[in-house]
Amino acid sequence: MNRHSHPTKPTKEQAEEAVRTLIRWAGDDPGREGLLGTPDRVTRSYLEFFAGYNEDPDTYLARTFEEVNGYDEMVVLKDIRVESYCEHHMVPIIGVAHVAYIPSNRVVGISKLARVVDAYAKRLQIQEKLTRQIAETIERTLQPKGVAVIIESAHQCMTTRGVHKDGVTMVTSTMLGIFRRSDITRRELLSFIDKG
Ligand SMILES: Nc1nc2c(ncn2[C@@H]2O[C@H](COP(=O)(O)OP(=O)(O)OP(=O)(O)O)[C@@H](O)[C@H]2O)c(=O)[nH]1
Ligand SMILES: [Zn+2]
Repeated sequence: MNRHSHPTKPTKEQAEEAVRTLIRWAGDDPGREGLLGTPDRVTRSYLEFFAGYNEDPDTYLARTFEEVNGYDEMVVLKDIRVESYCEHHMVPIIGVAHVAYIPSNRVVGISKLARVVDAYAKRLQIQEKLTRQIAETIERTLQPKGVAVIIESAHQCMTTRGVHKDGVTMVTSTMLGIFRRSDITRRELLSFIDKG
């Protein structure tokens, strides 16, 4: 069991019963025809929304390529769609992540950076923690010269409830290594992602 699994994971039937309880809490009747299949669908949806709990992000970065002719410039993957879930209200956080690193000798297949984003996004999150987890995983596994992660997103807990402020973007960033130390490197990154 990894450290993210809950020791008392319920059965699917127990999870479906919880959905029926929430339907009643919403004010509807879980016994009416249109809702009969809903607990099954919701519990199956949860397996997708929260698939990250069954993933070990480090393994995505385990296969690296060293034959890149000494490429030691910035690699940027920008506008990676992020679908996450606010841990306070359990509603979607939708946005984009920009991930950059400067290899020291190992580079990874670029899709793996997006897989790491997903593995942490598909959990109950706050955006600050999500941003940091992605950056720290890349730093730990690739030991690059630097890592930068920027996430821009909309929180449905702010748009569809609560303060109801649509069009608000939350921006978070984690800068490690040379991205933290060097203004020039940071500026280069911001120009690549059209924020310079
Ligand atoms: N820092 C941070 N805050 C978040 C994130 N997602 C949601 N929140 C905020 O978490 C806070 C939870 O505040 P509470 O006062 O406990 O909850 P609440 O009564 O539902 O608050 P309102 O959303 O203001 O109605 C809210 O201000 C949310 O906007 C996130 O990723 N990072
Ligand atoms: Zn929230």
